[in-house]
Formats: sequence, structure tokens, C-alpha cells
Amino acid sequence: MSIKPHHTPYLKVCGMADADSLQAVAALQPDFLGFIFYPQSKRYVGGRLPAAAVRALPAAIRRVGVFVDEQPAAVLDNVQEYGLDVVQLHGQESADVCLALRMTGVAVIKAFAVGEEFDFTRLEPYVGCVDYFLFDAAGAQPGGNGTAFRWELLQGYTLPVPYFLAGGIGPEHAVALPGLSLPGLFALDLNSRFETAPGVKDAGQLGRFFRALNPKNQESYTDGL
Ligand SMILES: O=C(O)c1ccccc1NCC(=O)[C@H](O)[C@H](O)COP(=O)(O)O
Repeated sequence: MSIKPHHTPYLKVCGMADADSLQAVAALQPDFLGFIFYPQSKRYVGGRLPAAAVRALPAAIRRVGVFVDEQPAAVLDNVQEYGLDVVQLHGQESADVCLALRMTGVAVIKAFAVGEEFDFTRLEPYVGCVDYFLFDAAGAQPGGNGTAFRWELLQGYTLPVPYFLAGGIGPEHAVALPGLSLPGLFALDLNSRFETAPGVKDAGQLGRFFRALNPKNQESYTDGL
């Protein structure tokens, strides 16, 4: 019998669009760093972050490109140019598009916007076509809205696809997150709640948050809230 070791969720910091902040956040060794390839986003990497700075990241940090209803050929061009390990599809991409991209060897995250309720049967066609789901709060923008959905909706999750929990996760959640037990939870996604400006992350605040996810450090963290 094998016993799977319990681990705290992996950490993804998304929406990196500033070279200095990229270096500071990379030094914290997150598991994933996300880059937005959606021109309408305030965190769009185009013209802000050289591809070479992304390619130069340590291999232990997985580079995630976030796309919204982009042509697969354009997604793959950016995979090459930026050395992306993972593509996060944050629009209405079909299961077929996800599978076609995955077959090229890049890992695929399919994002879904969660409102007051969520119909989990929508996910079924994607099983086997993606590596991960990402559940984000529905809002005015496709992502980066800074609001949370009701995480309890995930308590009955039964699909064999691990997921990223996203949407409005902020410094105050470090207290509740270590005790959060959601089936299938793989990683936490942090973005606008840790910014000093769009695309510029507060590495000090992120570092305190990372440390606080270790329950042993909780008491000193709440002193600082
Ligand atoms: O962050 C954006 O500007 C963005 C724009 C368009 C599509 C996706 C986008 N972000 C993707 C993410 O994975 C975010 O981290 C996620 O939406 C959560 O963001 P936040 O609510 O700010 O924590």
C-alpha cells in the first residue's frame, strides 16, 4: 500500500509584467509564475517584459502563459519565444483545442469562471484533454478581478483532474488556507491582491504569505495583519 504524502498546495503567482518585480518574486521560489498574453489586460506582458527575462527563470519555476481565446498557432509561437512550460486557457476554449495544444507537449490548464453556482458537468468533456483546471471568480474581466467565489462549491469535487484555486486570494487568507481541505486542490493562484500596481507584485507581502502557509508560523503572521 502506498500512502500519498500530504502537502500544502503549490503556489502560483500570476500576472508578472515587471522585470524588477519578476526577479524579487522568483527569489521566493514559487512553483509557478504566470504571464498574461491577453492584450486587453492591465498585466499584458507585451512591451513590458522581455522574453529573455522569462526564459532565464530557474527551471524549477514553471512558466505559465495565460491566453484568452487566442489562436492555437499564436499560443505556440509564444510557448517557443518565452519558453513556456504550461498554457492557461482563460476563455471559452473547447476541449478539442486544449487537447491539440497538450499533444504538442505543453501542459494545459483550463480556467473556468465560477459564479454563485457552478455546473460541474461542464468539466466532463475536458477530462483527459487538460492537466489541470483553474477555478476563478466570475467578474467583469476574464481574470484578475480580485474577488473570491464561494470555495465551498468545491467541497463535492470528484473529478480526477487537480485544480488551481484562484480569485481574490489575499494576505488575510493565509489564516484560513492551511486548514482548508478541498478535494482535488493542487495549487493556489495569487495575483492582484498582492500588487503595488498592475503587473508589479509586492515581494515582501508575498514572502510573508508563503511563510505563513506553514501552520507553525501562523501566530506571528496574524500579529502583522
Ligand atoms: O490577471 C489578469 O489580468 C488576467 C486577465 C485575463 C485573463 C486572465 C487573467 N489572470 C489570470 C489568473 O490566473 C489570475 O491570477 C486569476 O484570475 C486571479 O486573479 P485575482 O482575482 O486578481 O487574484
